[in-house]
Amino acid sequence: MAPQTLSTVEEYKKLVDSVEVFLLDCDGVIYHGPQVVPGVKEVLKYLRSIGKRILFVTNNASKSRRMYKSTFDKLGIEVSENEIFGSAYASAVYMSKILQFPKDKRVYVIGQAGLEEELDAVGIAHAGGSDPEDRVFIDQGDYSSVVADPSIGAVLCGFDAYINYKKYSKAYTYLKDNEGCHFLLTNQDATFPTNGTTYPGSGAMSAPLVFASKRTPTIIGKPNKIMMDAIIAEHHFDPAKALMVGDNLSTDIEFGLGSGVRTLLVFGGVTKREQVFGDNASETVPDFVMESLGDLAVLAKEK
Ligand SMILES: O=C(O)[C@H](O)[C@H](O)COP(=O)(O)O
Ligand SMILES: [Mg+2]
Repeated sequence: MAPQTLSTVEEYKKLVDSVEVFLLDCDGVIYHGPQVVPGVKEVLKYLRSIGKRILFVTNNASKSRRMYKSTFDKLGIEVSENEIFGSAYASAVYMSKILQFPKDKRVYVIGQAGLEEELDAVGIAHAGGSDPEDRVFIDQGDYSSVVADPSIGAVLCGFDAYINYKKYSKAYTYLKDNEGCHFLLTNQDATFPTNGTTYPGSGAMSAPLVFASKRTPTIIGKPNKIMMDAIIAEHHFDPAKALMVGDNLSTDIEFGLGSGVRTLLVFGGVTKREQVFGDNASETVPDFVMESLGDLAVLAKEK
């Protein structure tokens, strides 16, 4: 079954009128790295002007909601912190409310300051992360800094541009033969879209740990229902009246399809046209496709 391709003002208007809550992916939909997608600012302003609710739902765990708010502000995009729902925040909420992670334990973080900030906000103690002690080389002859630590009750892996062998060795040591140590991923995106191309994403960073530990991690971010359940629990809306807009079939579109939320795939990010149309099309089929979210800006002119 093929998705409906939206290309006319009438088709845009019919869809927008049927949606109350817009769940918007960020990387590849709102912006490509430092560049805001053309037309998107106008679309966001228009949707708000006609009373639509907007939530920004990103798997990128490198930033906290506060940091995202600052990024959006710098890009000239109006947003309030509680409209941002990133996988760093979702992971902190999951550890705090679902796992009820013990206060006398710490989580070993492979990730950056944004993830640590969200853990701090829910009172979860952490190790690793941005600690300079872990951003160093270790020689195969010297594992003296890699030892078992009973205070570590979980390993949480997210986007970490400082990823290295010492971090992998410490996380592996905590996970090895220790089912009591939770293994969590903020998300498992294979790639990250920016500058008109893609680069290794969080999933590419956690893969070596999954391979070495032979453990099956719990994944918090899109497409997993853990994240949608957390969003609905916080923002209270009917999934049938929401629309998930994303650039990635395997995260954004599967996220919506798995939760009864209709889906709109836009191009220019991770997923290419040939993955949706043609002989080798994916089995994951969005409800709608269009070139770019910015194309809805024409509705603002119709107003
Ligand atoms: O590598 C990652 O973490 C993700 O690919 C990336 O950040 C995706 O972000 P999103 O498209 O969900 O905003
Ligand atoms: Mg994306």
